[in-house]
Amino acid sequence: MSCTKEEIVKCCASDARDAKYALNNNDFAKHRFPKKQAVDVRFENITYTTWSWSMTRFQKETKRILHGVSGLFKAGEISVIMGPSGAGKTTLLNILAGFTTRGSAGVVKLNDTIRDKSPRFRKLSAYIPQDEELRMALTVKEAMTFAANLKLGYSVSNDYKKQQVLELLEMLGLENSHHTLTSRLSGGQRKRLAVALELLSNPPILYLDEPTTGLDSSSCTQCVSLLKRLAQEGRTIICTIHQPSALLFEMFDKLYALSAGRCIYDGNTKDLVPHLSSLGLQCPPYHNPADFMMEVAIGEYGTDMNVLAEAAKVKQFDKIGESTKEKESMSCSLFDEIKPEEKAHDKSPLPAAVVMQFLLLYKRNLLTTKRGYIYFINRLLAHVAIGLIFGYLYKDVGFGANTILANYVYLYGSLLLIVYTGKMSVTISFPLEMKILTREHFNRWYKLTPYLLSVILIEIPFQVICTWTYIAISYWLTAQPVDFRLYLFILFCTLSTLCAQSWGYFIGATTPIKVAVFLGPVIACLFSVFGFCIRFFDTPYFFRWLFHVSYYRAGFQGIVYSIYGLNRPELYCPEEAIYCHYSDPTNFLKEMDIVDVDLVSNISVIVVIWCLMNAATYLTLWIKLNKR
Ligand SMILES: Nc1ncnc2c1ncn2[C@@H]1O[C@H](COP(=O)(O)OP(=O)(O)OP(=O)(O)O)[C@@H](O)[C@H]1O
Repeated sequence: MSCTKEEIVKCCASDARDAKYALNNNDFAKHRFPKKQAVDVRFENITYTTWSWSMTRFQKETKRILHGVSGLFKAGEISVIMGPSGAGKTTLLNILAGFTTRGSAGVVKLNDTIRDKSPRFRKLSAYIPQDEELRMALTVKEAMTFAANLKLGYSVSNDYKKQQVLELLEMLGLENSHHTLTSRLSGGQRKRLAVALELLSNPPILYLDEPTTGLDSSSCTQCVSLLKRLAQEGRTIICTIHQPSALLFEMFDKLYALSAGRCIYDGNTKDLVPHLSSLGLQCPPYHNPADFMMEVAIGEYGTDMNVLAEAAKVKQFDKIGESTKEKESMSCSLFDEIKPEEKAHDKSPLPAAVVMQFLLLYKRNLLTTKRGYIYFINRLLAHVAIGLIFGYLYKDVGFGANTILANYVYLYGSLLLIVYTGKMSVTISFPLEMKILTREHFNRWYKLTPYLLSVILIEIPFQVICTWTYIAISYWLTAQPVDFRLYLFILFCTLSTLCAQSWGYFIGATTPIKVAVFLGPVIACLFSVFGFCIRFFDTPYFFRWLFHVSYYRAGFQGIVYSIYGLNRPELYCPEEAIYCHYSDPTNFLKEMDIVDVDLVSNISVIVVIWCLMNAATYLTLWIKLNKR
């Protein structure tokens, strides 16, 4: 389905300014996506119920949000879901998009094929949430290029992808913003970029939640003009809008109005006023029909919503006859009977392979980290500063028998520091990323495994550099032995900080940000107690299991044993000291109950916990992304 430039301008530009925009933006007419099948979205008897636990009544309470709504959104049209705040617009859109599944019932059909959870249906649509989050540290062109490589993969040439990116940016009026950071784009430009990113895979259906919210009237008109043009190419565009201006309202083909979870109008926008008039609701002259509908929906005219809902049902019922006739002549069902000529055109590019997804995501993270290098420098400087402070506080305590307790505290403090920094530097990364991850994953940019690997692996070198910098400064200042013990010290510190990182990811993935930032330190503190100045047999029975699962204990005992065990020769006892009880460091290790430490099993404990925590993080994210 295509239209001439004049038709587009006539359809889209309702005032001179938009006509100019549309005319100037003649690249739209130039740009042609590979033809995709037209997909109608039909939904029947959709309900949505939420439940919560009432603490006062001490029972489960359910709340019905959508009361069995039905309708049809056709390909080639731009349809809008409207209604007062809380009417259920976003809920309905989310259910249609497949974004919400839990709590909903009813049937959604795409060209009469019942949609299930199969990925083949996900390919057919893209969902753009209201507060679409973008990667702020990337420029517009970088964001588009990464998305193109992820979504179009390597089954198409780089030239084709480059051309798609350039043409889309031109089409969406972002041709002058190629090198602008996303964080510096205006609200309208961000919305257009969000649409451009999803258009790369050329989905036949676009769901947009309040695409005009937060935009000025000019940007609103541009945004809806764009959507209208996309619809005219044969796509199904479904969006929710709060309260459009009369100008904007005219641009929509179809209105689906909701009030308190029930449909009160389903039809062409131009038929709204006559329909309401037939029910005795006269829209005042020069009044915006959209405003009038909203006033009716919130009960300003005292109308019984049951009457409106019944009238809407009758209207829908009348249309069933028409649509049945249409259905008979309709092109085909979704997957089985695609016309051969459409099939020939429908060479949908395959997304990047999992390994390529990982490499692309890693590269993207690297670029983002490079742009935020100040954060890394601060982190490094903090380790340098604390290394110097600890180093001077515990200067030269490493080789004396009379300073062994001070050194013990230095070793404890050092491990605590790198466990904290390892954990806290990543604890909030998932809470901050969750919205963007959800959108990109839902729109099939990539799989969870390459994403998680790219996040974990990007952080490891940074934390390792910080840890080693701290060790280089403080180990030298505190005069620890410089032999194989140094390597063991580095090994245990590095493994412990990475294990703490995996805990940080897990806490961030499972708990809200406010909880995560205090739970992280609390858990680190709790585990650090086991093994430090407390012996296993002095611990109450019911806490003893914590000794076994504490990676901190495994790391700390590993460090202390590496420094003072493994046949360390007698420690230096200064002349002024009358007696040095710990000249033989084994005495100290016995008192601390750090004897017969099996370093390999300690390393194994840390590595196993690292693996388990990363697996738990994966599982948590998987549940969050797939069980909505
Ligand atoms: N998971 C949930 N738990 C409890 N209530 C919910 C849940 N999801 C939605 N609701 C409730 O359902 C109603 C409809 O929400 P929805 O977000 O769909 O409204 P809306 O029409 O999009 O409103 P707005 O225009 O203000 O965004 C609201 O009262 C909301 O509080």
